[in-house]
Amino acid sequence: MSGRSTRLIVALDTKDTAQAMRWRAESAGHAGAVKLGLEFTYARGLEAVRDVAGDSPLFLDLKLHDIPNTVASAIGSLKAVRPAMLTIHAAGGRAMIAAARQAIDGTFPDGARPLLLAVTVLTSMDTQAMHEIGVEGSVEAQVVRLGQLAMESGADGLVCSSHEIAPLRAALGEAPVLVVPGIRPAGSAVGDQKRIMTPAQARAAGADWIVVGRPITRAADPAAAAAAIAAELSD
Ligand SMILES: O=C(O)c1cc(=O)[nH]c(=O)n1[C@@H]1O[C@H](COP(=O)(O)O)[C@@H](O)[C@H]1O
Repeated sequence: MSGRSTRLIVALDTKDTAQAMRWRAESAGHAGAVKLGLEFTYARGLEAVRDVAGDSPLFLDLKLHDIPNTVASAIGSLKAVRPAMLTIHAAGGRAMIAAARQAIDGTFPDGARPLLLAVTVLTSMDTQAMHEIGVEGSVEAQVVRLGQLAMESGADGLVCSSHEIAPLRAALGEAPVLVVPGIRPAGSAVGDQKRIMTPAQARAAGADWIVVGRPITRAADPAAAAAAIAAELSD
């Protein structure tokens, strides 16, 4: 047990505003933040993102990955959305990550700056998938390499799987905020995720936040599913 507290982010992955609002309401007492990502944002736009988030802290998961100037300019358009967390891909490299950080500092007032989170290796990838894109070695080594680069370049935290929390802490200490998707309560459908753990395992490994989508949103009773996961985090 790490001694850190682990909180729940619910991923509201849908194109439907009313559905997203229902899931937000159903999980409200159990989640510390809501995540809206590519699916909802492309379908409904940033104004709807703000409406759905309401007064919940917003994890805006746009996974920006482009040349530094384009990423910085895109972040400049997010002021009105007031995210609490924002994602980029660490694989965009040092200059892109630094440009993202500079754009955040220039866009948001002090005290209202979103945490800049760098996605390391997607939790849907295993060793073979990583080798297929030309990255040799272990997933763990690649996550630590990207994590180090991102933290040196101005990120506040990292998105990784539960399996890489211990090596990231060994390499980078307690400073990075570690946000962990690929969470599957015992017995739930795995789907496209590859590097998974249960909520309790992620908590024991030392995650600051876990990100959970379908195990809550596709459950017969999303409120009960969110409550069960929150209970697993506080046992
Ligand atoms: O950045 C993310 O949030 C993310 C990174 C990653 O490596 N893996 C990953 O699954 N995610 C997101 O986390 C959520 C996981 O959803 P479920 O697999 O339905 O629980 C999705 O919204 C993904 O976009």
